[in-house]
Amino acid sequence: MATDNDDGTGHANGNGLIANSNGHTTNGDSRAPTSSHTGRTFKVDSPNVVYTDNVIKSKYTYRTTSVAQDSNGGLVATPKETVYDFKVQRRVGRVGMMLVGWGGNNGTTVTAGILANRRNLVWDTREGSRAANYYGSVVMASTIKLGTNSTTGKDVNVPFHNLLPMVHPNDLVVGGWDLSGMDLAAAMDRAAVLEPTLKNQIRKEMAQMKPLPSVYYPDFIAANQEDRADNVIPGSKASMAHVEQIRKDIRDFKAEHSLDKVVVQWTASTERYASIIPGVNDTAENLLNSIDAGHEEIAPSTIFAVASILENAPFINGSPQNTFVPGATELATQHSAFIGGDDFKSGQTKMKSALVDFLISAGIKLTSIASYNHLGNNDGKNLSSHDQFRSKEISKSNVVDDMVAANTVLYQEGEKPDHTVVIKYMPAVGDNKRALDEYYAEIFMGGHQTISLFNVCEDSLLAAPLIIDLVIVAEMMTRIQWKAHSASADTGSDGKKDEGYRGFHSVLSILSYMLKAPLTPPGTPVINALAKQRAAMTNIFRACVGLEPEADMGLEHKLF
Ligand SMILES: NC(=O)c1ccc[n+]([C@@H]2O[C@H](COP(=O)([O-])OP(=O)(O)OC[C@H]3O[C@@H](n4cnc5c(N)ncnc54)[C@H](O)[C@@H]3O)[C@@H](O)[C@H]2O)c1
Ligand SMILES: O=P([O-])([O-])O[C@@H]1[C@@H](O)[C@H](O)[C@@H](O)[C@H](O)[C@@H]1O
Repeated sequence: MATDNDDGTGHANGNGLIANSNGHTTNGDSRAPTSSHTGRTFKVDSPNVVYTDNVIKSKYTYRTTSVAQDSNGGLVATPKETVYDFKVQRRVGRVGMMLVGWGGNNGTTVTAGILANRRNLVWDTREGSRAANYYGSVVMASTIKLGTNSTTGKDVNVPFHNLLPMVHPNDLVVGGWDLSGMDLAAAMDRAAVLEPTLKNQIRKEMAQMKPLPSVYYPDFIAANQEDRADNVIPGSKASMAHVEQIRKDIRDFKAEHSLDKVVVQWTASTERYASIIPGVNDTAENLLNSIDAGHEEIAPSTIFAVASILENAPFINGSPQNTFVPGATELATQHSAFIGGDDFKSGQTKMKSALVDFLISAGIKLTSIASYNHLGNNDGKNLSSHDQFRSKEISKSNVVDDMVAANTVLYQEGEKPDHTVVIKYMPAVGDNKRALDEYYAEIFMGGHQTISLFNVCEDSLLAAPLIIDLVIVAEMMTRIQWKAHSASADTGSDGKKDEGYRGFHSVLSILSYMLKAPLTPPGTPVINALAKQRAAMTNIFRACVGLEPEADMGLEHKLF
């Protein structure tokens, strides 16, 4: 059990837990949340929204346009309305975040960042003092337009985090696994991401965090990672033992700290793609049988996904490999468990998904994208191996497909810009990735436009806030249910015995904004345009409190 340090702050116990400032593990119904939510909050005044102590219930009319072809080949657009009932459980509870790859650059950085924010730390740097923040987190550091001021007509914006009752990252209990048994203070030093003046303030807590042993199948990551693997679960691959061990780890973590739920994220090394083989990993049953048989094409990340699904812990894949083989997706659906992925969208690709959207929707014909980057961290070292690079090349290359396909004026069927992705490992630059991009486009009357970008960023300081956003949104989704509106719907009840509500589809495509290669329910479209991804996330949350999507029409400023 976590106990107070001599400096009066909480610290991690042997399982790598972070205690809050009063020495207890994080908030729950028996203790007030340790973190206050910043900025303005709001309440919706509408006959379609009911707040009770336990739930927020809303009736929402979803308006779309159905398009069909008439007998002359013309298109006919018909407005459609579907009415839904949403129910949000207001109690956040005690939330754990378990990271696979916890001892890596991202894992140590996000853990240190949560500690520093919880203690409101300030530290000296060459450029002056710096204070803990959650910059780069769309949930914690961005706002949404709530509406317009009833008297001035000006936009009123509120923190994204206040849109619904979301967990505060300061209250997360963090733990996880790593092939490397190094404690998190030493691993933080190995990562070489954070300033010594910050590291020294959290070193004691970090030193008491030790990753749990993990699943190691050497064939799936670069051979150059072998020297890290000194913290491995024993036993052969041929059994469910590894799945059962990870399931036990999740249960133990949850029970030891009285958690209401745990979200598991893969921020471990990029794996090679697994072959999709009928009879092996194409169905849930075949996948479980193949794991039991120790089939060589079962990846450690899929072992973690299966274990999380069976423990009903949302599992998010922050790396590009195809963890979610069809059998894993089917298993998640069978168990109504949440999964999401793939590959954190931290810098070069995030920029690309915004820039490509801007260029193509501006009618500029992008004809070539060259994306190069080099970096010197362990991720770069692992990616210097071809099979692991190939996984990353795929996730970084598909990000433009939906935007190109949507513009049939510029592009013929199947026509795409040239697109190349290059990643090189240059140890000297460490985590400070250098990304060089060139966008080449055709413009009016045979002209050309060339956009060159040089983007230096610290990879892990961009990825860590995404890990936080993913856990906050995934946890939020465990407390949102929906059903088709029925006139007899009892919107006044306290939400304890409502019939007919169910969760969103197991594949959380709402997470797309944070991910390069968004996983979507089988057969549904993949949206990569960054603005659309953000709008989908914010507007779904708005609907949960009965608010219309933000249309930016501004008619109140045009029609008067
Ligand atoms: N900006 C970013 O940093 C960024 C962006 C997108 C995706 N990613 C992906 O996130 C992952 C982590 O990035 P990083 O910079 O922290 O890399 P890292 O190499 O520093 O950390 C990965 C950690 O995973 C551990 N590991 C490897 N296989 C494991 C297993 N089977 N079980 C448990 N631990 C295992 C390693 O020991 C290492 O400590 C990589 O796959 C990377 O491609 C990172
Ligand atoms: O998110 P992003 O900046 O496009 O992509 C990044 C790559 O450019 C980088 O080489 C890799 O190490 C990171 O894991 C990340 O995937």
